[in-house]
Amino acid sequence: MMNVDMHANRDAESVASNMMQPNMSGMEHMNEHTDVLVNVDNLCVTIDTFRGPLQAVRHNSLTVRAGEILGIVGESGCGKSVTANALMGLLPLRNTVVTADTLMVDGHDCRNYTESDWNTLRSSTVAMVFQDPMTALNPILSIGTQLYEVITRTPAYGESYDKRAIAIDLLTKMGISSPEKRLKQYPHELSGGMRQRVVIAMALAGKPKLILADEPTTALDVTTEVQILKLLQQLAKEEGIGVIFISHNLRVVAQLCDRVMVMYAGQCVESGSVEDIFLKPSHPYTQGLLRSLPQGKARGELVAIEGQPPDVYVLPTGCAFHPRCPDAMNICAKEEPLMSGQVQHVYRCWLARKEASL
Ligand SMILES: Nc1ncnc2c1ncn2[C@@H]1O[C@H](COP(=O)(O)OP(=O)(O)OP(=O)(O)O)[C@@H](O)[C@H]1O
Repeated sequence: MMNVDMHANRDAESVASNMMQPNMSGMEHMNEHTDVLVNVDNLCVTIDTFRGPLQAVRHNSLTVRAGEILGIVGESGCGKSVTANALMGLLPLRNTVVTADTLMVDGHDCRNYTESDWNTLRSSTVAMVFQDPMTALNPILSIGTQLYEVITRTPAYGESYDKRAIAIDLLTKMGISSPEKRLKQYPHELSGGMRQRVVIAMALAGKPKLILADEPTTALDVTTEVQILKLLQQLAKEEGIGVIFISHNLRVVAQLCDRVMVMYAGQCVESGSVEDIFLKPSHPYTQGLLRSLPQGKARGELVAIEGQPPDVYVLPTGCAFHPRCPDAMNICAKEEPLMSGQVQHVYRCWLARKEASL
């Protein structure tokens, strides 16, 4: 794992050597597994709330390939979870409208999917790991019973299989000691880190192609967090599983992810490889996020982004970030910018056009 020492792009050169290590390994495994698992274009999610319609996600596009870890970052309420949940069919259909020009998951066109279609897709393709492992585990069933349940309903194991051997193998793979003993234990008998490993083992028991990990290490101590992150990285690299990793923690994202999507007020404002985002951030919001991180050795001044994220019900005109943007120009308050940049590194900012015309 690398030591992340990041400030905005001005310090890019000095941190480059620290940043490159994991990203290069990521690129290697991306070449081995190049199947696109998720392909989403122009995703919009509107939630009908008591205050009226809320545009939780606005015109987002993303792809996730097999073996790739995509990080989604941004301040609280910017739409990270709603974006990911829309790809898994986890949003309540009764008060949510999801539209997209493309919504492909594992080769299936999921636009107009019913609850039952989503259930089928989730059970065969997708697994979820959330912040609190207790929400995924049944407190009154032993670990073994819960693992066997997933194994039994996974068709990929075929007709005859030894569910106990598979469960022990999964727990061992997750670095859980004495797996035979763990099978008989209940969730409350395990530590938080151990429970999260069991949740990941259960996720893997369903042989998923894609894992959605929403703040999976937030509740864990730093040492356990590092172990769980290594585990996720290993699963992506060795098993070719695609991972969508949602986090507030930019350091963790820098260490773990191959590509990063930065969200603000329901929109992707910048997306690129982890090197692009951390070494060459182009959107003033991404630059602000990086400047607000404590520096390692240099211990420079921390600069918080001024102001608060906007009220999602009353978004500012033009670029939603313009009231907080140190580089805002007249046009930023008037018109919403489109995405600019190279295919692999894009950002939504009027500065791009200004730079292009210089
Ligand atoms: N079921 C819901 N009903 C009403 N509003 C919702 C619902 N789910 C999400 N929202 C709203 O949609 C917006 C995006 O929420 P989302 O959970 O995706 O944010 P987030 O970036 O994941 O935040 P956090 O980092 O705090 O988890 C927020 O304004 C949130 O309040």
